[in-house]
Amino acid sequence: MAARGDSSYEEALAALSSLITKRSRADKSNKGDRFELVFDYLKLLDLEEDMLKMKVIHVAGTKGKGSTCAFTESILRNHGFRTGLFTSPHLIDVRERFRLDGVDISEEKFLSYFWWCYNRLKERTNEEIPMPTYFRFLALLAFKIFAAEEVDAAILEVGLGGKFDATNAVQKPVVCGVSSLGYDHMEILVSSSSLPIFQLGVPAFTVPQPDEAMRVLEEKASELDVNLEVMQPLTARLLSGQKLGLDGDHQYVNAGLAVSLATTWLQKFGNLEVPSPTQMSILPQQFVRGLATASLQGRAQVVPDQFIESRTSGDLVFYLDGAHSPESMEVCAKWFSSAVKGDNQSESSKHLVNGSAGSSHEKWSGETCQQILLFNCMSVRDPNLLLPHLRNTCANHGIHFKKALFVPNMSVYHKVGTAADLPENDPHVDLSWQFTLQKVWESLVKSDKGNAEGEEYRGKDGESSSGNSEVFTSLPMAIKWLRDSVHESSSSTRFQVLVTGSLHLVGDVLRLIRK
Ligand SMILES: Nc1ncnc2c1ncn2[C@@H]1O[C@H](COP(=O)(O)OP(=O)(O)OP(=O)(O)O)[C@@H](O)[C@H]1O
Ligand SMILES: [Mg+2]
Ligand SMILES: [Mg+2]
Repeated sequence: MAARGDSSYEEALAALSSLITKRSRADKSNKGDRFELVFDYLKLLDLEEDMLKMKVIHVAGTKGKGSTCAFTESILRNHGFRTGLFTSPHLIDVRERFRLDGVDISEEKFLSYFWWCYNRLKERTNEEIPMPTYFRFLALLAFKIFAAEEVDAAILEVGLGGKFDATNAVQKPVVCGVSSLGYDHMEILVSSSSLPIFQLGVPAFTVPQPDEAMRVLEEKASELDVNLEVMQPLTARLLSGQKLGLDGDHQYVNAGLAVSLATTWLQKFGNLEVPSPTQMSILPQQFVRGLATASLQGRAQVVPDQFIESRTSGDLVFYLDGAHSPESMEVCAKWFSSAVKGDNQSESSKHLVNGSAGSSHEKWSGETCQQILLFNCMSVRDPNLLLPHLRNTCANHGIHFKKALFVPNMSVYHKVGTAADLPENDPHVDLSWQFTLQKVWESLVKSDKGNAEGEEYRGKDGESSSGNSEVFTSLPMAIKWLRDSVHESSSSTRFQVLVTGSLHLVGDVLRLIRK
């Protein structure tokens, strides 16, 4: 490998960030956007041969790509194979996107591969072949890392999607997966950006899809002679009682897809007999272990505030999920509802002196737990879809938010930060979007009040609308408000905060609440 630049991690991130701003300039001439350039870059990086040898599992879709990849990686690793995993986006540190044997790449390795690629491209690019865009650079870096580290299997999540996604530089993956197709941020079902790039003769698996989506998939598959199979969600029985490493009912869908992807890979390269998933009554032990230990930050993650000074830990608990589409809002709401109920039940049993779980549970879940929503989403999303989905699904499961907090995101899209960076606080921040979100929320509260038979909201009529929601100028202010509220509340109140709407928001919250 080339000599390592004597640069700090921050310098590498600054160089990486420069590719983000480059992108908009390149867009104007459109030169930097041609897909064929990816092959030029591979040549410049001497990666052509390595790419042909790489044993890739390629995963596209609208929802559940990252989770499917994480399960697949974990299964193969638990069979003793060396793995490389490339996912997006990252929450806190860009190194999360590159895992080797299940662990984020070390800073040292990251730096050495980063500068190797970056400097080489800087030297060899020109007017005709400009520096790659940010997303392409990350994919190229993943190829370099996985080739140099000689992983047995490379599991790649499609990033931007569509034909022009840099991961399509892999021309002959071993197998291709299509996770749930849903509405993208333009609220289009089956947008070209979530479709997989089927490759001639490469087997593909998908999950049960809405009719329209399945029709498009089957059409695409038959055009390319691709054998497309639909995998049913895993069942608890197949897992022989173990829980999946990622929480939420929808993960059984992703795990089912992961089992078929891993099986196909293992049947080809594993030198072992692996039965087809449909023939198994219980999954082999390595599969179960892989599925039970898979992890991915910011998806159905529960983190108690680690900075709060309080009587008992667990007075302020964050439930984080980066859902940002209508369907994922719904699965997120279901997960949150059952997670808080489960947590309150197990907490209440801890507080029991002599049995009688029923009455104690009532006390905890009814009076002393408050659910609060902490929300932001990008302005391309439609809050009139997201917020009602979230609120109604929770309400149907008996969870009613006491208050909703709306905040701007802190991390900025044009700068790649580190865990050590606290995102910037902009005093001139424009909050008009957050007020729009608040208005949507308030109108939901109002229409509920109109419909409610009284019981639920009786006695609150005098409250000003701001009692149900609040806009904060920054995330730290919102977190401070939550901590203060815990201190001011009666000693047995637990605050359970659902953080959702944006993975960036989830990442920002994690930076502020974890030591
Ligand atoms: N099968 C599914 N069906 C519906 N929603 C899902 C499914 N799997 C995951 N989700 C939701 O989508 C969120 C993101 O999950 P994941 O990271 O696995 O998907 P992704 O396709 O990689 O998303 P992104 O577009 O953010 O890269 C989860 O937090 C969850 O709320
Ligand atoms: Mg997406
Ligand atoms: Mg993802």
